[in-house]
Amino acid sequence: MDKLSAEDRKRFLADHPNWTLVDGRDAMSASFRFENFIDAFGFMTQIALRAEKMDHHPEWSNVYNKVEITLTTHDVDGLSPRDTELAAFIDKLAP
Ligand SMILES: C[C@H](O)[C@H](O)[C@H]1CNC2=NC(N)=NC(=O)C2=N1
Repeated sequence: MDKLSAEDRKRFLADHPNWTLVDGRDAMSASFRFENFIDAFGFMTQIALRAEKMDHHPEWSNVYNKVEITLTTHDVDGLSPRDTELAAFIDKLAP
């Protein structure tokens, strides 16, 4: 697994405005807001199943209707193509 190339990360971020780079580490994060907790948790459940299949897991938190997600790849200590793959999947589920 390689780190994401400078070109690929630039393109991904331009095409996926939900995601922004995190200060101080090579990671990206996004915040999603739902009508209620059940919708937020359903979103998380779909992501959890996909993450487990990919063996690639998000850092995340949930407070009622809000879900905050940070993606990075521990194995490369930074962003990799797995992060953009999972982020693109997450965006398709997003409200
Ligand atoms: C042992 C296991 O395969 C690894 O720790 C996997 C699990 N999930 C992971 N998730 C993320 N985000 N990065 C990893 O490098 C990673 N590695």
